[in-house]
Amino acid sequence: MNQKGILLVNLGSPKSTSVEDVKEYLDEFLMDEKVIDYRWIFRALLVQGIILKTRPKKSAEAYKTVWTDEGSPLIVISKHLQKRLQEIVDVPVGLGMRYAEPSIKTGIQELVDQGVTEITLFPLYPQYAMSTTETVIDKAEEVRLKFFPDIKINYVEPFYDREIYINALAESIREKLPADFDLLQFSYHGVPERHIYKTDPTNTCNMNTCCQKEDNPSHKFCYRHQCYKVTELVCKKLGLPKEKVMVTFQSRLGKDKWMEPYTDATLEGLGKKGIKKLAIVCPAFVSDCLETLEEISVEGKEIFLHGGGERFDYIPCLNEEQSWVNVVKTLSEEKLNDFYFH
Ligand SMILES: C=CC1=C(C)c2cc3[nH]c(cc4nc(cc5[nH]c(cc1n2)c(C)c5CCC(=O)O)C(CCC(=O)O)=C4C)c(C)c3C=C
Ligand SMILES: [Fe+2]
Ligand SMILES: [Fe+2]
Repeated sequence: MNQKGILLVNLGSPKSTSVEDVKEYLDEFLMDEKVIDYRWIFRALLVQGIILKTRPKKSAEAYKTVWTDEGSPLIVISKHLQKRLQEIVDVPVGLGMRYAEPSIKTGIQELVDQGVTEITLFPLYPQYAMSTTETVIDKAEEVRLKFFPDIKINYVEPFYDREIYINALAESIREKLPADFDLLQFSYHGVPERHIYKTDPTNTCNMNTCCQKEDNPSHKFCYRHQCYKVTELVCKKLGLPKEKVMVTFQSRLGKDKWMEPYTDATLEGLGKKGIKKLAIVCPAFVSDCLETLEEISVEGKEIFLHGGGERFDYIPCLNEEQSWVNVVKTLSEEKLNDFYFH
């Protein structure tokens, strides 16, 4: 008899806020060929020769400002989600991170130790990206082949346009959105434009209005489209007019051209354009983390207020809200049932 299980997978955080641990984490993360997609030698020159010389110290300082007694917010929240899901499903639920610990191997082992032979792996990213969804699947397949050749894994697909997810996100925003806001900014994690072209099997996305068009064959692999789609569906649900909404992209790294408009540059200029009361939400992340708690809630707020803004409301990620736990349950169970049809 096959025993099923669910493995939640998130990005991962350093073990601690020490510069050495942050360096080890950034090394694993940025040496991933689906994150910095240069030939090995150029990637190593850039990451190990340049980025790792200075960034670990700066990032360690940033991590210190968000770290909790229980550890990194991203890991703590993911563990809470695992626990909340375990309370409402009747198969074992494990947790793994793409980088650092608990690793995907640790997560699979945790399930195998409970007798699991068929795993539904849930990448905790609403939108598809080479640097997130794809690298999680690659890693899980590598680990499976090497250490667990007898188990089966299937994958929950990106869920950016699923009604249950949109409902949960829209409801969560509705509850926290102040009545008198001037603008609701949707800030998504950016990626280099090159990644979008590279993962478009149809070669039809030109990074212009095509991403916002209703139909384009590239949409299934277009991270940019999927970000705009989430925004469009949430705004429709909330009845928000276009003039009160804006999409931007945050957290860029290096000298490549990343998707625009940039969150920081936009925040700088909003005050002068008459936006005094800003609400901001980050739907590329399902768990609050360094990029939302520090880059947006602290740095982003400072930039906005310095540019003439007056009130800044950060709307938290779905984290461990019950509606979100229910979404994870529903999407996981669809895939668990899929095993019957193979
Ligand atoms: C939500 C989706 C994410 C995409 C897409 C993504 C792409 C991407 N990220 C980097 C570089 C860094 N990201 C860092 C942190 C970070 N990134 C995501 C998510 C996505 N990244 C999360 C959830 C986090 C937070 C992790 C945490 O511990 O809280 C960092 C590390 C922090 C820092 O030094 O700023 C880097 C570096 C690239 C290059 C990239 C696409 C190519
Ligand atoms: Fe596109
Ligand atoms: Fe990132």
